[in-house]
Amino acid sequence: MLETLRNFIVSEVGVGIFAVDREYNLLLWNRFMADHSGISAQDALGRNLFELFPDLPQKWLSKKVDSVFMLHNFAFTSWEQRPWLFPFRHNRPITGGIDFMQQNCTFMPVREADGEVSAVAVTVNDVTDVAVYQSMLKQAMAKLEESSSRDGLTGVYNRRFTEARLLEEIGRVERYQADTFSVILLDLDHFKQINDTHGHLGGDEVLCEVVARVRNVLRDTDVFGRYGGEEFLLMLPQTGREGAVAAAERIRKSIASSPILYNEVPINATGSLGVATYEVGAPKVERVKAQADLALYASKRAGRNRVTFYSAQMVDKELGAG
Ligand SMILES: Nc1nc2c(ncn2[C@@H]2O[C@H](COP(=O)(O)OP(=O)(O)OP(=O)(O)O)[C@@H](O)[C@H]2O)c(=O)[nH]1
Repeated sequence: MLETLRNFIVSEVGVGIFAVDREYNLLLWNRFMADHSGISAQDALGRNLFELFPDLPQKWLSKKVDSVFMLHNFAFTSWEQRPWLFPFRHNRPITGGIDFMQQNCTFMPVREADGEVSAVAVTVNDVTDVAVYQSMLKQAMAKLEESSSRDGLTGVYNRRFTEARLLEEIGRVERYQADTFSVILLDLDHFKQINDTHGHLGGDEVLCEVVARVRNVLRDTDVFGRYGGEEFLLMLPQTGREGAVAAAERIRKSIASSPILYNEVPINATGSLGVATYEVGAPKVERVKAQADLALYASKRAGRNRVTFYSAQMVDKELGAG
């Protein structure tokens, strides 16, 4: 009765179970293993495991099994270290790129009455669901992280992320004492008037279209963030004065190039820009942003829709005027 019960459990349990002797000849091969491998117990028993499955990772597997024979201890393997031992197909419809059944394995010493280990029994647990959920969770976390660094309306980076990138770049330049970078501040002109004339939704449409146009003229490595309502900050790595002014001119022109249509009504938008280049060893980290701010202010005062590069004289002039 006990023997029947034992055979029944080994056969019906939803887990793979097999056992090998010291020569890796199969002593046990349950129905789960037969169903998933396509090799019946009749064909498997007595055969050498590595001859039957030449693709098994022999070196790795024999190290595990040998240690169980030698130390009389249990051993475990997790799908996170090695996704599977046997390349069994699984039957889940959605797995996000997981092709084979993910497996956790337990290696158990089979002891004789005299305490000697005569065989090693291995269970193969299907943990594909766990692996699928974990991969879905990872993807969701990555998305969440990405969205928390983006501005909801325009999709460019938000202020927090832009500032963090700015500090990171300052750290990089200071560490290597090498190349520099530039900052462009862009502020749309008379935006209040655009809102007043075309409504808040019209203003939003202008912001989104401006972002699309600016994106078109940027390099992939440039960081583009929304700094405030209608103010944007661009950080251009490895770019000195000349390159940054040229980029700012391209941005200015792309905004003013043609009216933006909102409900088929043309809206003329322009932007003022201030540019500053970071100097290695600048006493204060926020200085480059403050310099770009002064240059932007100069652009506004000079009539808007223009680009100004920071100069030291501005400190007295613009602050005095403000
Ligand atoms: N539609 C829209 N308007 C916004 C948003 N954020 C800020 N604003 C508006 O932008 C306007 C900015 O106005 P001001 O700071 O006076 O500047 P301005 O009218 O652009 O004038 P200048 O900068 O001097 O050319 C305000 O009316 C804000 O309400 C937004 O997300 N959507």
